[in-house]
Amino acid sequence: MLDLKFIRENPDAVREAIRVKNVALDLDDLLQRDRDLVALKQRVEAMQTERNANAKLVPKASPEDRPGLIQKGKDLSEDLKALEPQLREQEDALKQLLLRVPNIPLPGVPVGKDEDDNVELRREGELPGFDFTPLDQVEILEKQGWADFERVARVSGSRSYLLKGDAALLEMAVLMFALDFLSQRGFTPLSTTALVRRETLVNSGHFPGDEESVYKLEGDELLLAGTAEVPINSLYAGEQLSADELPLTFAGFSAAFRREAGSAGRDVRGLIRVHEFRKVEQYVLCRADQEEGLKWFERLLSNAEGLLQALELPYRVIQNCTGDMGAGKVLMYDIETWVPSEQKYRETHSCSYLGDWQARRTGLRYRDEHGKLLYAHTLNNTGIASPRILVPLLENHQQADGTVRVPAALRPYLGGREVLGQPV
Ligand SMILES: Nc1ncnc2c1ncn2[C@@H]1O[C@H](COS(=O)(=O)NC(=O)[C@@H](N)CO)[C@@H](O)[C@H]1O
Repeated sequence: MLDLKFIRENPDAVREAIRVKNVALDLDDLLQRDRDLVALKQRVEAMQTERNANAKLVPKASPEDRPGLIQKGKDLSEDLKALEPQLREQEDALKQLLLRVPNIPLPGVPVGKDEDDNVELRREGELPGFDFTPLDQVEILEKQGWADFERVARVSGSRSYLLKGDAALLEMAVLMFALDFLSQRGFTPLSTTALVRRETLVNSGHFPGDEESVYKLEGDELLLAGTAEVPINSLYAGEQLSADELPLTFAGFSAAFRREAGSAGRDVRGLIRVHEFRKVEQYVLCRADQEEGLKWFERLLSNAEGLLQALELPYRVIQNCTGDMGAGKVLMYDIETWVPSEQKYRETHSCSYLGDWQARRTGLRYRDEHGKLLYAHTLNNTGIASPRILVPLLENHQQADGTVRVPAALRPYLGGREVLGQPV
């Protein structure tokens, strides 16, 4: 959400953001509703002033003037009361539109329509060469008896997964490693919810707009968040923090649920795109200072790169174009990790800087050193999302005998073992 004053004073910048982010929003309609609401508020204030001035005359009025003044006061109060529903309706309508106004991308963000217009920034890590025919993620899992897609589909439907034996331990190991890695870098580990109230999804910016991606629980006021970013972002909603409490940095573990409504036919096999998964999320709430925000953006990115390097996985960093960065971001990079069976890099991390756009809609404010109340800046990035990360992990580290080599960083989480599985 942008400051209404900013929108009024910079309509062209906002119109350009709407255009390059392909947001369905009529800014002229929003500005007209704003003007109408200002006029209505001025009318209400004038009537209140008149009613208050009139009320002051009553006690001093002569007996013959008093009834007329009292009646006038009653008429004014009734007229004011009659305007209240219209005032509320116009305020709500404008608020709903303001929630849809996109953030302004930073200068230099590539303008584009969708992910095809994203820009590769750099590649890290050598692609694996195999002196045997490598298996894909599902083949590896089934060969080792590490999954049971058929049975879990009977229990939980499509896009579900069940890991068995060492693969189950591998998922817990990689998530625990991520929590350790980030808490060693000063991020407070959290184990948090996925069950959230609707307003937390408005606060984070997922609503309005992403409704079809989110599971709603029939008859309950709760929904299932697709990322721990949602509950974490609302933990301090409405509070006034002090500057010396910032930055808040969290590494939040949670289950994550996504309907994947728009993904029909994509990644239907295996672990890449499932309805329920687990993620360790990086989240930062810092001062309203772009230099500091950009520093945190780099930190969140390098944390994720550090995790991938420790897992000995080749990856590339891409910059999202305006059409693929979502409404709230000013800057966004994805990290895509190499998947040998697809001979492609696949997205495993998404790093975003949102300025004060998310904090404004969440009511995240802090008092700066001069006592001024400011909306904070927020950022987030994936730490590790499983089971998707297991796809590159299993495929890149598979061995000719069907076993999987354990990267040194994970061995402490797997009883020191260097290899998982049995030669087959
Ligand atoms: N349906 C899914 N199945 C498995 N993993 C998923 C799914 N959707 C997203 N992920 C994983 O979660 C990561 C983050 O998802 S994201 O929507 O891109 N970004 C966020 O959720 C941000 N909060 C940063 O984590 C993705 O990069 C991917 O690794």
